Amino acid sequence: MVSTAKTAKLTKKGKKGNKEIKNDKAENWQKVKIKGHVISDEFGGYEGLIGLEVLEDYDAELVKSSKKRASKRSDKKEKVKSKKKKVSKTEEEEEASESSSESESEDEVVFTAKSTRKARQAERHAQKLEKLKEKRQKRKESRKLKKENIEEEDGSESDDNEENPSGQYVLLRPPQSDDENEEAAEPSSDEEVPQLVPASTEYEDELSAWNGLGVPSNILRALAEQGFKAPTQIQSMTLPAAIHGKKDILGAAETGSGKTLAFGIPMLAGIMELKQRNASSGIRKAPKVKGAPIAPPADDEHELTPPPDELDHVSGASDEDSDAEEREQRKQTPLYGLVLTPTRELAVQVKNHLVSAAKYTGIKVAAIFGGLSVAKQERVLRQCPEIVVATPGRLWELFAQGNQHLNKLDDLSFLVIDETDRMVEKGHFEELRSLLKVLNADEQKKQQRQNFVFSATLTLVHDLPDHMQKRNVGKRPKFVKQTVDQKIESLIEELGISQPKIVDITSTQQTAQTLTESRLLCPIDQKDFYLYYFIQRHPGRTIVFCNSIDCVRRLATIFGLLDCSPLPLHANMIQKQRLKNLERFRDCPTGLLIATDVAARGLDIPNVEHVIHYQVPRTSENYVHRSGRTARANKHGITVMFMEPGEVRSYVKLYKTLERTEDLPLFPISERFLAGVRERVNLARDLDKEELKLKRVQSERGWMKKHAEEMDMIIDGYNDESGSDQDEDPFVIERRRNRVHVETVRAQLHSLLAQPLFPRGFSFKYPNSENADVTTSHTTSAVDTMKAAIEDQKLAKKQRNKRKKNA
Ligand SMILES: Nc1ncnc2c1ncn2[C@@H]1O[C@H](COP(=O)(O)OP(=O)(O)OP(=O)(O)O)[C@@H](O)[C@H]1O
Repeated sequence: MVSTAKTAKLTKKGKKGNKEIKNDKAENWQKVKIKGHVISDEFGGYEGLIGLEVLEDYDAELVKSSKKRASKRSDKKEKVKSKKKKVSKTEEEEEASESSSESESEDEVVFTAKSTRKARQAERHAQKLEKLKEKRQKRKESRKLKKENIEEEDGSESDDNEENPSGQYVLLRPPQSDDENEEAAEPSSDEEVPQLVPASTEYEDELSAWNGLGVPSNILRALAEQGFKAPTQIQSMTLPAAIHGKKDILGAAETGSGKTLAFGIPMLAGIMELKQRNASSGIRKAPKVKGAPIAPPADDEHELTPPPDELDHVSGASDEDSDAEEREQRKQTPLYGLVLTPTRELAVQVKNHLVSAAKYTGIKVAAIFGGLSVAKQERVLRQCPEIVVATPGRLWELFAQGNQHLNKLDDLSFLVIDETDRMVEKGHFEELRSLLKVLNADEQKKQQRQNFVFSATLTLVHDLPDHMQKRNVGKRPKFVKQTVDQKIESLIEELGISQPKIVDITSTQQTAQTLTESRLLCPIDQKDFYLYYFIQRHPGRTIVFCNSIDCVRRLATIFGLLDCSPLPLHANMIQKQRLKNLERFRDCPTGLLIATDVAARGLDIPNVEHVIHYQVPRTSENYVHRSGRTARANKHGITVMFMEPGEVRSYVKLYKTLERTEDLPLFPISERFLAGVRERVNLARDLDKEELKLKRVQSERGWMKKHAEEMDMIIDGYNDESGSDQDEDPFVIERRRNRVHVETVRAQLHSLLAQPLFPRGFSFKYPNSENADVTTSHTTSAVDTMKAAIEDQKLAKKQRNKRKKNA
């Protein structure tokens, strides 16, 4: 076997430890428990081969037995012995083998807890590889030349294993000289991950729309699984420049248009390429991506990198070795990509999106954000993810603490700043500036990094919002509205990016084409009525945006009492609860999320039908992003902006910034049913007030009682609740009265809520309609109702104009 003649060293990282394996001897393959033949290393080093063999020829017994490993230890020893006989080992080799099996026994104890999971992972992998094998057969012809080499080198061993005929895999790495192999003796664990060419043709036809964009087939496969048959416009306009051209990208496209993958795919493709290059060159640091573009690999030349942890338990190294080696390898494992997001929820979402796209690449992605334990996130970073998605605050904190993996930040190959316009806003994200200083400290490194800057409102310029203008008096320099070009120029300068490809496909109206926009005029104290009316009349997943945390809290209480199961989301909540509420909202088709602008940007919750601006947003960007939580990915959705007279000024400003020429149409409400709505909401408000009063009295009493006890005093009504002689005490009487009142109101509300608000066959006339017969709605869809109302309005306008003409 030609492959065994070479003397490359191989480092294989595993749960049992990392062990350097000199794979010029047949017994080394036994140590890693492979049962098949060893295929040619003509196109690569052994570090590639071992992974292939381990995955492909995984001893099925090993997989199964890992669950019951402890009880089958003796069987395995027998197996090892019989193998030893077969290959006629020298005494020295036998010793090595025994010590290997001893260390394995010890390791078995250590890894029993993880064995079940490992076994499942390995089984899944084995199944996947079986499928791949079948597909690969179809492509045999095209790889004939390579296969012949492999077969020649594998010789007689290939006959031993009919299940795994040789030549089914082609290693991607170019041929190496022995010297090169020596150089690459200790590649980092990630670089040595096996690299297969997936021979899948399954998705090729249905994914033809992606052709020519340079998307590696491993990524395409994951996209196909998610049903992404064609790129979105922003993706098709940015991918070639980013993947083939290695250009920095400055992208602006409407909300929900797929910007995450517009930067995610090039980053993953670039990392795959770098890992591939690293593996063949033995370079362990992230080489730079810019400069002379590298021709994209041919479609069938993409690696399929299995997650390294699935290979863990095949290594035969001792734990001591592994610890030291692992530490060393961690130092060497590059941090290739960093994605910065303005909110924690968005960091989690982007991470999940990237993980799905990276499913067949073996690239690890982690999210780092505030609100969760630092220790836990340090543990995550110890795994050396190749991509970190983070909020600037926590990232800076960990970096400043000297985190080993984050210390590689200055060597970054890809930087993404999502929702960039928000991230660079003055007064926000000081940490981002600090991070940029680190990232851009070295001019050469800065030039070589590929940058992605994305937002739906990147090219939107506006005046200073009202609330800021009040603060903008005195010594501060006067705020000057930028032009679009100035805004882009300042972004480029601020972020240190060079000659980016600018792709701006935002429409003049800034919001999604599939979005229906509307407004609702009402007095401030009636907003709750209209909100309740809307939720009841148009059930569906709804997000209500407020300008303050207090407002979110108040609405959450009232709508909780009205049995609407609201889910609050704001910055003063504990992070776990924030994520939990978001999860619940995702799971409930009629969910009601009441949030501040913390949920305005980027969140991709499927099938949000309605967005309500309970208050007019403070900036036009906020309006665009809030509204963008619905009507995503070509789906339809509606926004309703609630306006009280005091908010008209802000509305006009917003409307001017968004260059609208027509007023937003009014959302139709049937006043007929508002009386019932009012009754319920007023009862809920009453109940809220009474409950608050009761709580206040109770906490006041608790405070008094505590102090009375401390001072050894007896105060009427505060020391003993149960005593009959206290009954006449005014405090007790008031408390009792409050309780009774609360219970009465609660019962009243309960009985009202049990009745339907809208009778069956409900219909109504649009309030502004000139034609009484035109608008009757039988549907509960808010979008349809609004569209009918718009048509009605147009018709009414026509009729008015006609009457004027005739007059
Ligand atoms: N090529 C595609 N085909 C179909 N759906 C896609 C495609 N690319 C992305 N999507 C889906 O479109 C939705 C919106 O994508 P994404 O969250 O990236 O939008 P966005 O432009 O970043 O929005 P926002 O500006 O609100 O952050 C997601 O559910 C995503 O999975």
